[in-house]
Amino acid sequence: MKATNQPSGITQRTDLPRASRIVVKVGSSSLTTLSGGISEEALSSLVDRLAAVHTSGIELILVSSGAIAAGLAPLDLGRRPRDLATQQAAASVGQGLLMARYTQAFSAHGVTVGQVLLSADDLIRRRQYANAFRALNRLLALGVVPIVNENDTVATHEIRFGDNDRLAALVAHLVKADALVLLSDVDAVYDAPPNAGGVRVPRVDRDEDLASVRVGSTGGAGLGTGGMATKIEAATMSAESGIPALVTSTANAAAALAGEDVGTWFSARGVRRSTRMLWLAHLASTRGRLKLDAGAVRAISAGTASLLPAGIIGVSGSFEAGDAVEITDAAGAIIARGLVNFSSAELPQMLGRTTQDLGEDLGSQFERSVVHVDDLVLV
Ligand SMILES: Nc1ncnc2c1ncn2[C@@H]1O[C@H](COP(=O)(O)OP(=O)(O)O)[C@@H](O)[C@H]1O
Ligand SMILES: N[C@@H](CCC(=O)OP(=O)(O)O)C(=O)O
Repeated sequence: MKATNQPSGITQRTDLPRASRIVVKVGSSSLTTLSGGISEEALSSLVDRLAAVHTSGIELILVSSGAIAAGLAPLDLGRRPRDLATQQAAASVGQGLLMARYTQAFSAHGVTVGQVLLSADDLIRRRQYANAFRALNRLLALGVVPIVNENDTVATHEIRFGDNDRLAALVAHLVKADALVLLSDVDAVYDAPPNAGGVRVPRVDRDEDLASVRVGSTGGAGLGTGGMATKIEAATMSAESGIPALVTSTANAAAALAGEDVGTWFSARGVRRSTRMLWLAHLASTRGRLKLDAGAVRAISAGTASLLPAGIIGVSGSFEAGDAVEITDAAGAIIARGLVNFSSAELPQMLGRTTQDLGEDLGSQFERSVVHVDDLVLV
């Protein structure tokens, strides 16, 4: 087995065959059909390709969707349920079926797989993500292909990825993968939805390369959840934290992993951030907004100062201490996201007041900052 966790200099798609560790994500639309559940043919042909990659010495983590879609047929559900409880039930039935098929298909190639079900919390909180990291690393060291999905059966609306594209980007970040490959039923990002006759975007080096892209709804039978929007978001999130990403179709998996010119390549840019900061910047659902005066905008924009009550000129939304909020300038443009130390009920009385004044009022329990610099990410 190759040494891992060394930056392997994967900068172009042609470098992919010499990656040490990659995360491949496959979507529901590539694995399942509405009427028949899991497509045996689609799953085995994907596994044939992935097993070959694994056998060539590349450490592979598969993030596979499809639990909910696979549970529809056995439960006689005609379409993807909208309510959380039925989605949870479908996932519970489908996840077992999905893993049974993967276990069988990989074992035909002599490859052992292991199921890893993650919730958002597992990737955000330091102690938990250290735990997830250890388990994934051990599986890889034992030569196992971990197959990851969201723990849909116990996930709640509040703390849920909902789509595996961004989950896969966080997993790639967590395991320090050399590249992230997002597979679905469309061969690349197009500048307009494929049914509207778009042109393939071959490469994204900066945000402007996506400026003309128009994203439509999910294609096919509507089995997928995220559509192209979450793939672009996940690939961008990954690239911005230093891990290149490739968006292509399952049919192109072999060509993509061989480094051929397929799909849309998101080149790596930016430096590695903590998984928690990545979550805060791209994933956390915000509960409210804090509006700042010009002085406070200047202070936090340097990236070294916490947000103090004196610079806040408006509070909106309903949130508790610890929730994520958006932080805007006086004109309402979003400049940052952060975890707030006070609830929306407590904050209005504090606005514009100095920390000294508040400290006298609130005594020793007074937490000086409304958002601590370590809980703040500029966007
Ligand atoms: N600009 C675009 N470029 C490419 N695909 C797009 C675009 N806009 C919408 N799509 C649709 O996104 C779909 C892929 O998303 P989705 O069905 O959620 O996949 P998965 O289930 O594999 O995650 C494609 O079927 C495609 O029709
Ligand atoms: N965790 C869900 C997958 C949700 C999801 O991201 O679906 P998709 O857009 O098909 O990748 C499931 O297994 O059904």
